[in-house]
Amino acid sequence: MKWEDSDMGSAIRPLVAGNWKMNGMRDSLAQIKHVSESSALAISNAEALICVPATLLHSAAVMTAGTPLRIGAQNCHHEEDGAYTGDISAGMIADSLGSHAIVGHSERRLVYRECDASVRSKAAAAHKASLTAIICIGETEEERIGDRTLEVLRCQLAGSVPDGATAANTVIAYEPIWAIGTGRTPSIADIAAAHAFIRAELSGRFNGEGDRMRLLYGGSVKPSNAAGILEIDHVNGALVGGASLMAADYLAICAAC
Ligand SMILES: O=C[C@H](O)COP(=O)(O)O
Repeated sequence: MKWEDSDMGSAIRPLVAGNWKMNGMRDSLAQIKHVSESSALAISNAEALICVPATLLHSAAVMTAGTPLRIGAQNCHHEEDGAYTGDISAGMIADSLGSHAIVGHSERRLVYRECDASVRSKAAAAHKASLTAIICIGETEEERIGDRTLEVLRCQLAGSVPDGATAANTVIAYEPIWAIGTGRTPSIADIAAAHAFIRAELSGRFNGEGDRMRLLYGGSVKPSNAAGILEIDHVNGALVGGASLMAADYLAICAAC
């Protein structure tokens, strides 16, 4: 089955979102071009997205216009404009032809002390600018060991997802923090339990929209484990860090959908 972009139907079209983090110079645009023109992408059932550094956003979006690859940003400010040195607004991302903005990534939560309220206002700003917000949640290793994973996820969902969230404008990415960049992943059963819990929370709050919201798994996804993760119930794609930096690996993960 091949999905059209607009087809959310009964099945949820998977999304493979690459997050380049603070990696990529102008010469990396050649890699974006290669991915966007790949026949592997053309026949994949996944919607493909790469969230590049802000410096590459417009060039990458122009270069990939009309291809199956979408280009997104990794953060946005909650205000539309103002005296916020170094920040970019959701409107600026849309103006640069970006389609998505990641908000609340654990690196922003931990390094820049972003709280749920801040993430929620960033997601609302993304929605206002007609972007899709990819809202990240996930527990630390300490919280997991303390059997607090579901409690943490419940709090982050309640605090970070704005009331205007719909299946079209919001994606939730579950990323256990201890699995990011470590090569370690939760068991299939643990991913399944977390995603089933997230789905139930979203369905309880947003009804049908929550039933259809995409839930991505993130944390050490690579070609060798992608197929097993992507077939878990309520896993509707992946948020991929390190492996998205290599075109062949990213395309292999898309092909696993
Ligand atoms: O945004 C992506 C995640 O932080 C996962 O990164 P990773 O695939 O390098 O573990």
